[in-house]
Amino acid sequence: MEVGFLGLGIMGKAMSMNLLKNGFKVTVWNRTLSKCDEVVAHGASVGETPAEVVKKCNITIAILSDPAAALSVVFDKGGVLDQICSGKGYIDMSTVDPETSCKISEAIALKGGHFLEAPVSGSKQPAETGQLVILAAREKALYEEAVPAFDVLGKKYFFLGPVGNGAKMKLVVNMIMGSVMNAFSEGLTLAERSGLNPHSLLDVLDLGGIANPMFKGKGPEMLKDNYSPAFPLKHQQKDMRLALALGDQNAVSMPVAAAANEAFKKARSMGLGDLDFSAVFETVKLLKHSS
Ligand SMILES: NC(=O)C1=CN([C@@H]2O[C@H](COP(=O)(O)OP(=O)(O)OC[C@H]3O[C@@H](n4cnc5c(N)ncnc54)[C@H](OP(=O)(O)O)[C@@H]3O)[C@@H](O)[C@H]2O)C=CC1
Ligand SMILES: O=CCCC(=O)O
Repeated sequence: MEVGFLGLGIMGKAMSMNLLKNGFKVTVWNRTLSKCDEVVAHGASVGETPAEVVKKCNITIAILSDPAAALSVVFDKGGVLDQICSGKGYIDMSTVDPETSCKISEAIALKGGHFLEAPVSGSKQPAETGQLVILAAREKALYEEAVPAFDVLGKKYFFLGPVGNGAKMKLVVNMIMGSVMNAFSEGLTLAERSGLNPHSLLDVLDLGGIANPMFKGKGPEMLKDNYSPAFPLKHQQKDMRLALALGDQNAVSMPVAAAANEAFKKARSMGLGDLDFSAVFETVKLLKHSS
């Protein structure tokens, strides 16, 4: 099976490498061309524009930073819309708001093409090992056609119905994750400042009802001030912002998420946006130093 792949950031590079390793023919495009080098060394071809990739492949997958990037790759000159047509499918796995997904879906339908939104849960390592959770919505036929690729990329995939439902599910999940990361950062700081060993806190948490892979994986690294990016903080803040907008639209009061969003904004203002989202821990530690 031949697939196109647009966007070779942390996720896109890992996912396209995984497809190559599993026998797929892959044609890639990335705004910054040099980021294609490693996947090309593993057998990928390169398209000069998103349109060129779509022209060559019946299914094209994209995973791009945010709504502006997702729209630009579809609507700009040389974009997906220039070549999408009947018989061709476009699968956007970026985390965006439902409105962005709807705009892309409508434009592709007007050209006779097929669209699936399919954001993913799971980060760099699950992307490398094909353990993502895929949250798809819109066209069931394209979802079924994409199953061989989803089998490689994910450990589980869901079809959630009408366009927008994939984006909504992803934003709800990441809103919870961002809020939990802030509570975790406060807990680690409180443990340390009140005279406990924060490593002991990690051991205790891991044995109880709120044990989870995020505490287990990120906790020891946070205690070493290691924020090597798996999920960049700027993207987590984007997801909090988009989830809060979804809350506005549905009149859902979310004071915990709003406070978490402020902490991620603060972290961005401290220049931490390109680090892992666990670097929000630094905003709590900053308060410690200023007291
Ligand atoms: N990292 C993670 O753990 C996860 C991320 N996600 C989501 O997946 C998406 C990608 O994340 P990730 O790979 O981490 O992000 P990165 O920041 O590593 O990569 C972003 C990608 O988007 C491209 N891009 C940015 N702006 C534009 C633009 N205007 N036009 C064209 N391309 C553009 C970048 O190109 P260039 O190289 O030229 O900058 C790059 O390929 C985001 O929506 C994120 O929220 C979802 C699950 C997990
Ligand atoms: O959107 C990013 C999700 C990161 C994760 O699930 O660990």
